[in-house]
Amino acid sequence: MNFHQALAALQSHAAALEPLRARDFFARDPVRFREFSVEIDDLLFDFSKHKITAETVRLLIELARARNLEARRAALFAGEPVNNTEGRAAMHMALRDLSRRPIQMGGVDMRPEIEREREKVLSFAQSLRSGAVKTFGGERFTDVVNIGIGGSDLGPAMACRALSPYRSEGPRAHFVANVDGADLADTLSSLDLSRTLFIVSSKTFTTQETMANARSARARVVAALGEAAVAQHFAAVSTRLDKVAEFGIAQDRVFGFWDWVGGRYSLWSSIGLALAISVGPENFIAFLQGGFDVDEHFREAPLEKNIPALMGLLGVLHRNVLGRAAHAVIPYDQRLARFPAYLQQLDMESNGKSVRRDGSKVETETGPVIFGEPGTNGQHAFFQLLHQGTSVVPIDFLIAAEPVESDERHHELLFANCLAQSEALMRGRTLDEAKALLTGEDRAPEEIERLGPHKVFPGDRPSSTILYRRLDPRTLGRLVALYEHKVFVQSVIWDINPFDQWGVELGKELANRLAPIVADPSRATADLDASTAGLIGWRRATAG
Ligand SMILES: O=P(O)(O)OC[C@H]1O[C@H](O)[C@H](O)[C@@H](O)[C@@H]1O
Repeated sequence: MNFHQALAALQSHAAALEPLRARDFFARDPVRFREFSVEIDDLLFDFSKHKITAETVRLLIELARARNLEARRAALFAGEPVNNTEGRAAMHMALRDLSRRPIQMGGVDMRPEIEREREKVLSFAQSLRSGAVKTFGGERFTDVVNIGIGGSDLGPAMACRALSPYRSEGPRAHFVANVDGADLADTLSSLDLSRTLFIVSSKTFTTQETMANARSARARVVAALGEAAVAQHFAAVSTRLDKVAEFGIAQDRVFGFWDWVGGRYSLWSSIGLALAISVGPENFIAFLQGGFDVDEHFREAPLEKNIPALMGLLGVLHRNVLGRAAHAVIPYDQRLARFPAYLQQLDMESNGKSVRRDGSKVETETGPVIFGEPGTNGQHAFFQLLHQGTSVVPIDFLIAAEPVESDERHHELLFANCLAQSEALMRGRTLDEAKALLTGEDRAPEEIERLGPHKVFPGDRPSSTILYRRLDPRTLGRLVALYEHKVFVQSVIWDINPFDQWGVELGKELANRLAPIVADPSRATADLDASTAGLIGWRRATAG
């Protein structure tokens, strides 16, 4: 069966399911939860609340086979140049491969080099935590500020927050990303520069925002502590060691990685330095272990029991068969507050594409809009649309079975809320049920008629639940890797390259062209379009 036949088969299958109600599937099938859930150790993926049958899963797997998912997965893990537009492998998995197997890339075993660099990161992190690495004034560092953006910010920022209870004696980690000077200013306002280490994180070491923030931070350190303090108060993470040297950061404070690690996949590399400093080497290794566990699962589990494959394929069902343009990720876990933002880059920068790997136009819709906020907060904000809006938004709910620290029973309320939402979305409420409810409240007949339609919930709103024992380092590693592979699976179905990001280039080019015009009021704007010229003109007339 080719791709189009497989897609057509899914379409007619979905049309046949259309009139049925998800709630009836549960009523009819007492083992539905068991049939549509998969575990990896103490992590469970429940996808029973999608309106699917065993036949849906079978057809989705046929679609995956029509795109050679298994062979493409093997090529990914074999270090082949799957990033075909840049001629590179995408081997972030090598960074968390804690086996003893050689890691072949272009005929070379990369394991020794990877382990050497990791050792360097972890030993620096440990020395900073223990106080062996000292400030210019000979004291302990109390704070680290990671200066980076995109993949050089979101991963460590998300992870440091997620694992904050594991920080113990480590310095506090802060993150500055935006070129808006307010970001650096607000972050530094509460810090003592004489006790602060800056980590300049940039794969390319050319990113405008990061370089501007790094220069400003350097100037502040020089003003406060003198030029001689720079060596002690700066470290860098990059693949471009030549450019780091130009910036003047001491060699033993520079941590490298490789061009086969994409920015949004780089948390496992030296880019994780702020995380390693924050939670310590042992927890950092546990985080890698979680990612490695998922790699083994993704490589070995049959597709119908393979969590990232199922996550990806369910997304394809919603996007390509049922026309759903958005996807929400709602962690009922406050410490995962930055996880949706992290996933926005991972998913939308990877799969927000319109051409296939060979440059021809895509045949189907590609990546959905990803958004999310922690529950329960979201319930009191945008969940109205999820329950009763005209667009159906598939959702991933994430929740721990137990809190990290004892919390006077808050977690039970949190858990109940999470399950209540997915149940309400799936079950819905019919007009008859709404009217019966109003009757039970002793409402007048005309009020029952008037309010009834407002209290109807269509139901059949699909969600998956990822339930894990607790948000520890290994679990965080598993969560990140699950989504990485989910994104990969979808890219295979859509036949796009998820490892490049040409779509961010044009804006960068234009910003570089506009910057001197913005900075110099005497520069002509006549060559610009009328809107851009008008906005610059208005600023020139208005700004002080
Ligand atoms: O790490 P850097 O080279 O500074 O790049 C930071 C970020 O900027 C780019 O524009 C890319 O879109 C991102 O994928 C990348 O993570």
